[in-house]
Amino acid sequence: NLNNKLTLAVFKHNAPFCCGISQCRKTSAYKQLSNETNQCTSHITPTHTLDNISYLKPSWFQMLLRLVLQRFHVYLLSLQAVTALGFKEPTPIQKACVPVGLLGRDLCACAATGTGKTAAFMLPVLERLVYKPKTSQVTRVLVLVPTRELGIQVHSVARQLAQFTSITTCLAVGGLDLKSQEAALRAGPDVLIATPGRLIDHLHNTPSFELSHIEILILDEADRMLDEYFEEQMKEIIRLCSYNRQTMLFSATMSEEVKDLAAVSLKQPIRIFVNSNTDVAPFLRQEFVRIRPHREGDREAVVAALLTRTFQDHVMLFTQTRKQAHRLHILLGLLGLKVGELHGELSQNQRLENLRRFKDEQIDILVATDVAARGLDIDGVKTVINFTMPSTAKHYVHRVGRTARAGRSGRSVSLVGESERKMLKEVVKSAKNTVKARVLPTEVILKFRDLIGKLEKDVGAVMKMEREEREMAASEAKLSVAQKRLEGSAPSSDPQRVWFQTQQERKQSRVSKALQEFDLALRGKKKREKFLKDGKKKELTSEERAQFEILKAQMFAERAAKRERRAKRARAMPEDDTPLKAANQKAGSRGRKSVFDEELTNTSKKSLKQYRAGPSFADRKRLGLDRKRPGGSR
Ligand SMILES: Nc1ncnc2c1ncn2[C@@H]1O[C@H](COP(=O)(O)OP(=O)(O)OP(=O)(O)O)[C@@H](O)[C@H]1O
Repeated sequence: NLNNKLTLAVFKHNAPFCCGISQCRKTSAYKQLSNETNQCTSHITPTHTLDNISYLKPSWFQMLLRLVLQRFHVYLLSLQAVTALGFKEPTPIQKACVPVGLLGRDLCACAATGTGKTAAFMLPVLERLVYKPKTSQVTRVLVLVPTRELGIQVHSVARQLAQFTSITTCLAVGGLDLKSQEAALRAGPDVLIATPGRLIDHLHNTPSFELSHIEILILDEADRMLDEYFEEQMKEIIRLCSYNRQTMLFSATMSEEVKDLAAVSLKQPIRIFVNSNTDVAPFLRQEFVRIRPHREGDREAVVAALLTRTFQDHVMLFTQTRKQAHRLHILLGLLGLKVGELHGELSQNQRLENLRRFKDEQIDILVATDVAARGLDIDGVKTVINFTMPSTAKHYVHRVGRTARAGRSGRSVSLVGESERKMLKEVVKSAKNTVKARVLPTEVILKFRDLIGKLEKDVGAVMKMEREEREMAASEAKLSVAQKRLEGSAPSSDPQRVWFQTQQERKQSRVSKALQEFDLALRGKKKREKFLKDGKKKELTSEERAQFEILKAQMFAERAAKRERRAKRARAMPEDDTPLKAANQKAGSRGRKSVFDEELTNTSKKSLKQYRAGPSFADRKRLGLDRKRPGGSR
């Protein structure tokens, strides 16, 4: 009963064998299909996309359809879900990744923000699970994500895509109830979506839960998952995963760590780079507002002006620190705007509630730290504002990627001071469209500066009230525990949870990282003393607050740069450039390779001759030696 459009979609999303249809020269697609081998594993490359299917003659089409329905009827389940989600055409990353994922190949994929990477890994995963039902109650797919909110979102997408199948999913992220997660994990869900910390907690504390049956491991936001923040935890997780797994890495930005991992631990991975590392979403309009020297204190006024006059709803405002996010939340609220906040200082319930209110359009502005910068797919975000430039170009790409998603347009406005011009230059350099400057009239900024000055007292009062409330809640909690103990109704104390590092090691690694960061950013004793003194001051000026934001970003950037400079690990195989890049490389640019690389990797006849025993032809000529080898026949 399928109409033509629908059947076409079956192939577009699901046919793993289409790679052989028009481009495979070794065996014709007809042979493959009639032999029912139907998977052209030896020829699949990123360029064999599902586009080919559009050019099929009707007879081919009919035959393929029959085969799909006979042997791959399960595909219809995904198709139903995809149709229910309103996806008409697969996005380029989905076209490229679905067939490769279906074949069980390792994958390293990079595509701009908001281009549908979640479905690109979920669709093949679900298909494979349905096609090969499990024999025992074990978890077979693990998706790792860096933030709790992203975990919840990926889990929801997975559930939607699996809605017509019997595949079970489970979410194990921090901040949510441990006990119910333990119960769900014991049931052996097919797909587990987790954040690293909570996953390790379960691995060590939930009896009978293990990763030895994991068939597919997916790292969403792979570069973040493999950066130093998660380094130890990822090592532990990968150690506990089954060796014979398929691994897929996805992100809008890739890093050396990802490339290292791809080179060393993936098995013949296919690299699919739909976009380059620093590409922003295609329909994003990028703007910046210049903050003049010694005018850093105007940032709040500029933001207030932008939000009250120009960008009034569906706005995400990013700050570097939780403190600044919270302050702006209070300030903008006092200015009469409908605003919410999202950062690590809040409880998980508060985080989720604020996110829900923003999604449901109950609030117009969400002030957030980088915890909301990656992966979050919030429908209809029109504008992203950066209070200060983020620490690295990658952070910028992810932050501005919260708008202009799924083919829609959007705008980003970044406030750029003197010390952030370098970052702006980087953004301009990699931008495909012009980055525009936005100018605000001075009188408007002055007006808002005055207004904020007048509100300063109220901001202080709100903060004081919050502090008191927190203290009261904490003492009430203590009191109630003590009371329960006295009555004998309180549980004696929860059994100690085990972690793969001791408490001491964990604390030490955190402290040493923080100190290193601090040292890097504050070279020089004087600067350090001033910083410490300022930090202790309760009342900072707006200028000092802005400087602190920038300093925080610089601390991170310097640390990232230091890591980049660190000697790289030996790789299992030389890392090629992407095929396209390699093909485009001009002969001249090869000269940039070090002599060492050149000698080791050049396998041309000429270069091999050079290393044969005896002097080269050129040397022989120079030394006036006979061309014939001694003992050679005349
Ligand atoms: N084939 C499709 N057709 C239409 N919309 C799609 C399609 N695939 C995904 N989408 C929609 O595009 C949006 C972005 O998808 P998704 O969150 O997977 O992007 P992403 O590439 O993972 O982004 P990020 O890099 O920010 O994590 C979602 O709202 C999703 O529903």
